Formats: sequence, C-alpha cells, structure tokens
Amino acid sequence: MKIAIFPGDGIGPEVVEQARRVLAALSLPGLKLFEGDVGACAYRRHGHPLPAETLQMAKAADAVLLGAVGDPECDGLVRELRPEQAILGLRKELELFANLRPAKSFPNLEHLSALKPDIARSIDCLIVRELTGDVYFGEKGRDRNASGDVVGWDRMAYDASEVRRIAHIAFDAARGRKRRVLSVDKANVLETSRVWRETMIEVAEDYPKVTLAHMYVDNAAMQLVRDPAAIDVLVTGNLFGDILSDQASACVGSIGLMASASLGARKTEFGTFGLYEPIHGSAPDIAGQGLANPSATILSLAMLLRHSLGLESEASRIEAAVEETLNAGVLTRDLGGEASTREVGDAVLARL
Ligand SMILES: NC(=O)c1ccc[n+]([C@@H]2O[C@H](COP(=O)([O-])OP(=O)(O)OC[C@H]3O[C@@H](n4cnc5c(N)ncnc54)[C@H](O)[C@@H]3O)[C@@H](O)[C@H]2O)c1
Ligand SMILES: CC(C)[C@H](C(=O)O)[C@@H](O)C(=O)O
Ligand SMILES: [Mg+2]
Repeated sequence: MKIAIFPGDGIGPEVVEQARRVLAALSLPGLKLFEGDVGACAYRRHGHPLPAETLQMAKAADAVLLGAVGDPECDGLVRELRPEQAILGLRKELELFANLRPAKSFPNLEHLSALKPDIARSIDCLIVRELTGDVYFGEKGRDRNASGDVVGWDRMAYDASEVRRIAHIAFDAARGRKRRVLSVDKANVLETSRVWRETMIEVAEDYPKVTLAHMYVDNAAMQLVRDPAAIDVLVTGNLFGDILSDQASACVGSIGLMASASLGARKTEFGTFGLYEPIHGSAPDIAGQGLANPSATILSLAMLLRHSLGLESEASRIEAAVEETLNAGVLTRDLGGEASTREVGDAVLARL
C-alpha cells in the first residue's frame, strides 16, 4: 500500500503532521509513505507548483493525502505558476472528476455551528462536486475591449459526458443514503446549466428508486442554511460546489472539520485511487502558530483508508476518535476552544 503525502503550504504541514501520527498509530503492515512538494513551497524549491516528480509520485501511489496550498506572496505570479495550480493540475492529470464532501453535524456539537442548534443538528448531506470541468478548466484569456479596457474571460462549459459520469456518482451514493438527489445549477440563465439539467434528468431514468429535484444555486445557498435537513445528496458543478461546500462547513461548525475525497475511474489493488484533502486552504492568517484544526485532514485520512485502501474498520475508528475528541471539548480556536493543533492530535491518538 503506497500513500503519497503532500503537506503543501501554510497550515498544510501542521495539519498533515497530525494525520501522519494517526496513520503511524495504526501500524499498517506493508504501508509505504512517500513525501512530495506541492504549491508555493514546490515553486520555491523546483520552480513549479506541481513538479514532474510530485506528479509521478502521485501516479505511482494508491492514494494521495494533501494538506493545502496557497501563499499570499505568490499572488503576483502568472496563473500557471500559482500554488493553486498544483491542486488543479493533480485533479486534471489524475482525472479525479468526482469530489465527495460530506457535511454532517457532530452529535452534541450543534452549538459550534453558525446556525441555530435545532437546524444545525439535522445536517447530514453529501456534496458531490464535479471537479475537472466547468469554468475552472475552460479556455481563459485577457483581451482589450474597443475602448482599450482590459477584459478577463473564462469559458464555462460542460459536455453531457462529463455531467453523466458525475450524475452516476451522485445517484449511486444516494442509493446508499436517503435516496434523494438535489441537482444544483443556474439553468434559468446559463446554457451550461441547461445541458447539466437535461443530462441529470436523463441519468435519473436509470435510478427509479432515487428522487431527483433541481434547484437554482442562489436558492440552494439559502436552503442550505434555512433547512439543510431537506438535503441528502447535493450534486453540482465545480464552481458552485466550491462555494456551497465552504458554506456547508460553517453549518457543521468550521471549515476545519470538513474532509474530502477526489475520485476517478482508476482502481487500485485495494479500492479506488484518490486524492484526499481538507476542503480548507493554507490559512495564512493562522499558519505557523499551532492554531489550525487538524480534524478535517485526519478525517480525510479516514476517507483515504476507506475508499482507496479498503480499510473500513480503521476509517471508522479514526472517525469515532475525532468525534470523541470534539465531544470531550478538545477544541481549536475556530471551534471556540484553546487546544493547539498538536493537542487535538494527541487527543485523537489517545482515543484511537
Ligand atoms: N485545497 C486547498 O489547498 C485550498 C483551498 C482553499 C483555498 N486555498 C488557498 O489558500 C489560501 C488562503 O485562502 P482563504 O483564506 O480564502 O481560505 P482558507 O480556507 O485558507 O481560510 C479561510 C478562513 O478559515 C480559516 N481556516 C481554514 N482552515 C482552518 C483550519 N484547519 N483550522 C482553523 N481555521 C481554519 C482561516 O484561518 C481563514 O480565516 C489561498 O491561497 C487560497 O487559494 C487552498
Ligand atoms: C485552491 C482552489 C483551487 C480549490 C478550488 O477552488 O477547488 C479550493 O478552494 C478547494 O475547495 O479545494
Ligand atoms: Mg474551496
């Protein structure tokens, strides 16, 4: 079993360190770890945010665990060299089109949510975000308009095959849950979304036991805070999924709690090849201070063990240990506590 670990920038190395301790505590036989550079640190060391050897390491592994990338000092770089390109490059090169972002409240921790406790308690949804298409990967450019003003543009597009494959992921996931798919688009305005919606309807025919509903993204943003209990599987495009998942994390409690799995079609000996990362970024405002919440990264490790290595019981044990840690009040500052990143790691290890 080979895991490639890419700590990245900012709080990335701090949160990955705790996940690595958790992984070590499992003493998995036959596990090999590899470490690579991504993001701003890779740009500084190798001149590129996603060096060829890092990509090669990812391809040779059964799974990748990534911390975060991003550095304000790189804001002035051309887009191709920005740290974020490492993540986008990994997703595209590894064809990881399906991003699963579960948003579930933790028992007895409703008070941590930005929502009223009664509403927060009910959240249990899975955001299925398409990850290799949309405006993220469309043609981009800069021109001048007739009056000489600079114009930036990004092409937004989905072809039906891209929508079809993410639709199947969402419907399959719904079959093992409450059998409801909510497809979120902006079909009242965007042609991209009309293709999205038509394709969702077409795929739904293969899943007679799953109900499909549609919602415009503006309304979906509202319903996510007003009545999240109504949402089971929410499937959407790359851009809308990015935004709605950060919002969902605040409904659960903190962005430091939300894990993700990015999957494609490639199978490994033990499961599906995937890239696992917290949904948050490098948090430059708190980096290097031991303030970051490592839970999302530890929970991403649990997803890695489940989906890529077929280690369901180890994954569940980690999830239980994180939940018990939160319940015991070992909380970082984002959750109103005073525990350090490492103290949360210690508490999870003790429970494991
Ligand atoms: N997957 C990724 O690597 C990823 C995701 C999002 C943003 N980014 C990059 O990260 C940089 C910062 O972006 P941003 O500030 O918009 O988003 P961010 O997610 O890094 O931070 C947003 C806010 O949440 C807080 N936060 C984030 N993670 C936390 C954690 N684990 N514990 C406690 N608090 C946490 C931060 O302190 C900040 O106040 C940018 O360069 C951006 O492009 C990377
Ligand atoms: C860093 C950035 C490219 C990335 C995205 O927009 O997908 C991040 O915000 C995320 O949610 O994983
Ligand atoms: Mg994001």
